Amino acid sequence: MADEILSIAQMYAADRAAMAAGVAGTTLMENAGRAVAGAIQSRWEPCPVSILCGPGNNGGDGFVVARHLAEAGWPVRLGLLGDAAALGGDAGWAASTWSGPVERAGPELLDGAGLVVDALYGAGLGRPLDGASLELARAMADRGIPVVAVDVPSGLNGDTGAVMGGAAQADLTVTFFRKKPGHLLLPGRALCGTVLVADIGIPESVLEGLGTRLWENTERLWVARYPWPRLDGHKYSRGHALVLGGRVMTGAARLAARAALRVGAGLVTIAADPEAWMVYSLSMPSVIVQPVPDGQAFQDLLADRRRNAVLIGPGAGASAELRGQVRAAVDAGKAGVLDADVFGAFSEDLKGLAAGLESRWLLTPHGGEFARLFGDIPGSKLDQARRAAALAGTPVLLKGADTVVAHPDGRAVVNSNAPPDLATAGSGDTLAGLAVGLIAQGVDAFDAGCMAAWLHGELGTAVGPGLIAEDLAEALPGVLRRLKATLPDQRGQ
Ligand SMILES: NC(=O)C1=CN([C@@H]2O[C@H](COP(=O)(O)OP(=O)(O)OC[C@H]3O[C@@H](n4cnc5c(N)ncnc54)[C@H](OP(=O)(O)O)[C@@H]3O)[C@@H](O)[C@H]2O)[C@@H](O)CC1
Ligand SMILES: Nc1ncnc2c1ncn2[C@@H]1O[C@H](COP(=O)(O)OP(=O)(O)O)[C@@H](O)[C@H]1O
Ligand SMILES: [K+]
Repeated sequence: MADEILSIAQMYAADRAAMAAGVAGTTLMENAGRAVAGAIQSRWEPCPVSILCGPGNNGGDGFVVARHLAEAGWPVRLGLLGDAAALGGDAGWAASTWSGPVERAGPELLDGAGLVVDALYGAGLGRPLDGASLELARAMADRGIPVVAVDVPSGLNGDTGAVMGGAAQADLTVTFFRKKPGHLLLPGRALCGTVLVADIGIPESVLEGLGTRLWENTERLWVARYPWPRLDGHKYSRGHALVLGGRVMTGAARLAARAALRVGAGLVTIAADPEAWMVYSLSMPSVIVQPVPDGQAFQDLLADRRRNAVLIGPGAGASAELRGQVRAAVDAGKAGVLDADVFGAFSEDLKGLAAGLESRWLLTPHGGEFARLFGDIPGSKLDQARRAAALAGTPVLLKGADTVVAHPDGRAVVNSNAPPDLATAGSGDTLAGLAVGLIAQGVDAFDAGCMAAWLHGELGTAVGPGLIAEDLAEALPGVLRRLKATLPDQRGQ
C-alpha cells in the first residue's frame, strides 16, 4: 500500500535506512532528479527552463534535473543560492556532474523562461524564507510561469502544510517515496498542484521500522471491512440507527436519516420532537418516526438493544436537554456519532462529554465547533485532531477540504477527495448520517469516519457543480456500485 504519509523525521529515517541497506545517497539523488526531469518531459514540450537551486540536497536534485533536461535538448539555465564550492555531500556530487554554467539565483534568471523548477528547499525547511530565498519565491509567484516543485514548493512546511515566509504556487510537485502531511493539509495541498510520488530506490521494507500511523484516506485502507449486505442477512442484521430530530431545524436530521438508510442501515428511526412529528413522518416513508415528548420517551427508545447506533446533534439546538440526551445514549452503552449542536451544548465542558465514549463514538466537528469544545489546541490540523481524540477518548473527524480522522491510539488519516462543492448547508449532516449508518452495521467509529469521509468526497465529485445536500444520498448507489466493483470476489455477498 502506498498510502502511508511520512513525517519529515520519518522521511529522513527512511533515507538513512535505505543508505544503511546499501543504496548510496548519490543514487537516491540521481533517481530523484531523473524522476523530476521525466515528469517534466512527459507533461511539457521542450522550452527554456530555469532551475533554481538551494544550498542543500533539494538544490542537489535541481542539478540532476538540469543535467537530464539539457541532455534531452532543453535550453536550461541554472541559478544557485550561495556558493557552488560550499555544496557538500550528495549535493556537491550532483553539482560536479553539471557541466553547464552556474548563475546567481535571482529573479532575473526567470526572464524568458517557459518553465521554472523550484529546487530551493525541501519539505524539512527549518526556518522561514527570508532575503534572497523569499525574493525568489515571490518572483516565481508573481511571474505566472509554470512551476515544478522538487519535493515541495519551497517555503512549505512538510509536516504541517503551513507556509513559512512565502511559497510559490506550483503546477506540479514531485516528491519522493511517500507523501508528507504538507502535501495534503491546507494551505500546502493547494500550493502543490498535482502531486506525483516518485520511487527513488528506497526499499519498501524500510517502512516497517518507521512506525507509520498516518495514511491518505483511500478505499484501500478499509474496503475489506466495508459492510456489504449479506445473502443470509435481514434488516435487523444490518443495524438500526436512531437519529435525534430537532423541533425547528428538521432538515438536518432528515438528511442524516436518509444518508444512514442509503448507506445500508437496515432501519432508521427518527426520535422526533412532537411538534415536528408530522414533518418527519410525511417526508420519508422508509424512516420510522417516533414522537419523543420527554427524556423518559428517549430512554425508552434507547432501551431497545436493536437500536444500536445513535446520531445526536444535527438540528438539535444546544440545550441542557440535549446534554441529557447525549449522556443517556452514552450511558446506555450505544455507539454512534456526536455532531453539530452537541459541541455547543458541551462547550468548554469536554470532561462532561468525554466520560464513557471509549472509542465507540465519532465526533464530527467543523473548525468552529472544534474550537468550542476543545479550545485552542496548538499545532497543525493533524496535531489538533490527534490531541482532541486523545482528550476525548474517542475518534475525532475534523472537517474541511482536508478532513482529518484521528483515533486516540494515534492512528490518523487525511482525506483528499472532497471537492469544494461540498461546502453547502446540510452537507455535514449527510456526512454524520453516513457515519451512523455504517456504525449501525457494525463498523467501528474510526473506520466509519474514514469510510464516511471518503464516500462523502466521492459523492461530491459524482454530483459536481450545482450540488445541494439533498443530492448526496441519492448519488450513493452509483458510488457504492463502483466501490463494490473493485472487490476481487463478490460471491456470497
Ligand atoms: N539522501 C537524501 O537525503 C535525499 C534527499 N533528497 C532531497 O534532499 C532534500 C532535503 O535536503 P536537505 O535536508 O539538505 O534540505 P534542503 O531544504 O535542501 O536545504 C537545507 C539547507 O538550506 C538551508 N536553509 C534552510 N532553511 C533556510 C532558509 N529559510 N533560508 C536560507 N537557508 C535555509 C540550511 O541551512 P541551515 O539551516 O543549516 O543553516 C541547509 O543548508 C529533499 O527535499 C530532497 O529534495 C533527494 O535527493 C532524495 C535523497
Ligand atoms: N472547501 C471544501 N472542500 C471540500 N469539502 C468541504 C469544503 N468545505 C466544507 N467541506 C465539507 O462540507 C461539509 C460541511 O459540513 P458542516 O460545516 O457541518 O455543514 P452543515 O452543518 O451545514 O451540514 C464537511 O464534510 C466539510 O468537510
Ligand atoms: K523545492
